[in-house]
Amino acid sequence: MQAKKRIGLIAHDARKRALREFVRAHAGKFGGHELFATGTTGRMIEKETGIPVRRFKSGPLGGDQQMGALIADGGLDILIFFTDPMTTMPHDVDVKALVRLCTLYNVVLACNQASADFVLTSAYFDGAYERAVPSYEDYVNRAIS
Ligand SMILES: O=C(CO)COP(=O)(O)O
Repeated sequence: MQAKKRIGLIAHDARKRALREFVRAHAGKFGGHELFATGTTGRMIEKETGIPVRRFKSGPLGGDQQMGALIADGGLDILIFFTDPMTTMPHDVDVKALVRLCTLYNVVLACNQASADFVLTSAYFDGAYERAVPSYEDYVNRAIS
């Protein structure tokens, strides 16, 4: 049985069309899960799928940090973040911080379409595999052992 997942969706402007097409192609798979997104991306996803999305502020206005706070609180399982590798962002530090928190909390992170395809067709997405969530002590103990 498929467990309900908490999924974050974000795309930089140059990658929004790619995310919209990805979500359109997999709309059936997102239903029944809990969706979170930064402001502009969230509006686009809701319009595309009709699935309700919990929307944070727009990325450059703090939305990436709000998504990061959700991760730090243990509230996200998967982040699909179509990043733009060709443009300098005013909120680059926020983007980096968000990716860092995904790494730290072992959140499944897909930054492009191929990875996102893998995630949606994975045993994890289907509920047959559980993601380990490391604690701070895990990192501290690893550092000193
Ligand atoms: O800038 C973003 C992520 O870094 C995305 O923000 P929007 O979804 O508001 O466009």
